[in-house]
Amino acid sequence: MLMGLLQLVVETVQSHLVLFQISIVVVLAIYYYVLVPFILSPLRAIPGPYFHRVSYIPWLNGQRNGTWIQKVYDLHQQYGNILILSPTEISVNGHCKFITDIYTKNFPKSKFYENFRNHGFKDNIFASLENNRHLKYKKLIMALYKKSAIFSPLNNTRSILIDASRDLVQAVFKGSVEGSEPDLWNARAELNIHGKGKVDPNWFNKSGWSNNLAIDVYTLFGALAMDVVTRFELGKDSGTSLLQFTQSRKLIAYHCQVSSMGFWTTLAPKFWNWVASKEILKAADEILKFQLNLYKHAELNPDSNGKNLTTLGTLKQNGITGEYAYSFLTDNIFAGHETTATQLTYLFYELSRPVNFPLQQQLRKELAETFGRPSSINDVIDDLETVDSLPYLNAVLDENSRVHTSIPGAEPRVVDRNYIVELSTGKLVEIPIGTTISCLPYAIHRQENVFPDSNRFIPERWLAYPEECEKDYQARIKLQKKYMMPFGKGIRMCLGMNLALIEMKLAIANLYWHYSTKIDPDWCAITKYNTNQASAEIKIGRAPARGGAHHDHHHHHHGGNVPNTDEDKMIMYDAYTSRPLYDECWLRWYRDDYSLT
Ligand code: HEM
Repeated sequence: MLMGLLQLVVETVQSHLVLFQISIVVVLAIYYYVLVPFILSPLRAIPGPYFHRVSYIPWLNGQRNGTWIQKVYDLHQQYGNILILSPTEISVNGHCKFITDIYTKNFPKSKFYENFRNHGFKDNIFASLENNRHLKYKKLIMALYKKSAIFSPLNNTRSILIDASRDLVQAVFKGSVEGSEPDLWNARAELNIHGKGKVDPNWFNKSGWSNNLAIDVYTLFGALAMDVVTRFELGKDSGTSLLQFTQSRKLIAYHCQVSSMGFWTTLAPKFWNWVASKEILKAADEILKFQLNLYKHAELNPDSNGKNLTTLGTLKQNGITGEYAYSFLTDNIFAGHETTATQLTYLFYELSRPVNFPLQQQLRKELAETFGRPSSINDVIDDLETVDSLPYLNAVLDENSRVHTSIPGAEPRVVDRNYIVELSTGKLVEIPIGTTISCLPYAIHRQENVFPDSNRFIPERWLAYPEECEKDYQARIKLQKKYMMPFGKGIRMCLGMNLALIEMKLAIANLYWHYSTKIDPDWCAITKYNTNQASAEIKIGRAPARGGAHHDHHHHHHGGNVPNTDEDKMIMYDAYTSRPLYDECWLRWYRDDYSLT
């Protein structure tokens, strides 16, 4: 009987094979494209576009082509605080309680971070996913990065920072003010496929100046950050001296090349080697050689950081040695130099825009009033405590980290406990364990009811308004800080924050104490505004399409339609870690204020 039935089924299927196959496809299609998204998925009530529910393609593609942050930001405006990104991922923004829930209460990191492992996929503090493993790592090294340790007169970090500031002032003097060592190598853009030198090899100093030449500050600040972080991690004499030896800044250009692979590194590592160009493979190889040389030198010349050990010393003392230690160091070098360079580049760029000259003057005034005038080019500001607490400098820094945050992209975590969100309709939805969830710093920093005119660079929003009483001011700042996550939030927040902050403040203080800055008119057309400052915002994304030119970030060719204003050039690249879209920013430096008129 049963056999008979089975036989009947087999015969029927055989005689209607095509029909049968079609039915299977239709049933599966109905299941995946109708039943799951509308009835079965626990995320079915989360607002968002249909395709996000049924496919990972919009999510992957948006990140690959550098449009995802803007897209997610726009979709939040349309759909509200809670948004579906992919069949297993949601994005939450619009209220600071999400930062508390996800980051302060420590949902574990998603697999995205696993690919930040180094040296044969060895784990490190940034890449570790599980909370308990991470905590173990953090306990080993966190004391080295505390503000009290960074500022301690018993450690070498102070002198590392002051030496680097001196080198920075000198590098600008020689490269720009005096013009004795022009930044020709960067001008040729040998290693920067997006650089102006690629299309126009003779662009540099077309106006024929002999002083106040342009310098690519993105590389300059990359060099500063590399010198500081390597000396901090390995010991004073085992770090780099890129600021002193301009030709060695090639290393920064190699890092930029590899950075352009961010999408493949984090989301599609299996394809990395296949996608990477010959140049990028060479860059990765050069970086690895550089790192191993650096670590070898440090191993042969063990050093302390004064009262504390170095990071390398501390790791070794705790049994994390060889490649296991190098994975931590490489991660910190990576985490610490590009982010810092991006912050400083945008800060100096913003203050160099004609529309912001008054802000630059205000900052220079604060510095002159606090420290007097430099007696010579060798004079440096070395009072860390005073620099740390300058009100206007801090306002500029905070505003820059809000608008031009180095990590504007989602910081994905995984729901590991009962978590309920409330939609704008009032409906409560339980998010299943295992769902990926994140805030988008780019959006949090643009919360319009907390930061009015949120796209604009307005340092004054961090100071008391003329009519504002102290109590209102304090309350407002407290709220604004709740909506800031330039260094992340919670226990996975940036380990190097205190180092990065004082390093940036010293660089800003010393440079604007000595110099004023302007955008180089040979590099781009400089946008000027009269009264309509509202249009002075810098976008995130890809280069604006001009006349049908092809502008995929990774492959675009600079044809006749090259974007040419400073605002085009300084678009923030839309990715987890941002940077200037063309990997360069050319500023001219002056020892007086006359340029700012
Ligand atoms: C302006 C400079 C910097 C910015 C804006 C920055 C930003 C960040 C952010 C946003 C995170 C959290 C990322 C996430 O959760 O997805 C982070 C984590 C981290 N950063 Fe930074 N960073 C900077 C400089 C540095 C420096 C100088 C170092 C090292 C010396 C460093 C080391 C780390 C490490 C180790 C983590 C992971 C911490 C953990 O998982 O416990 N960063 N940083």
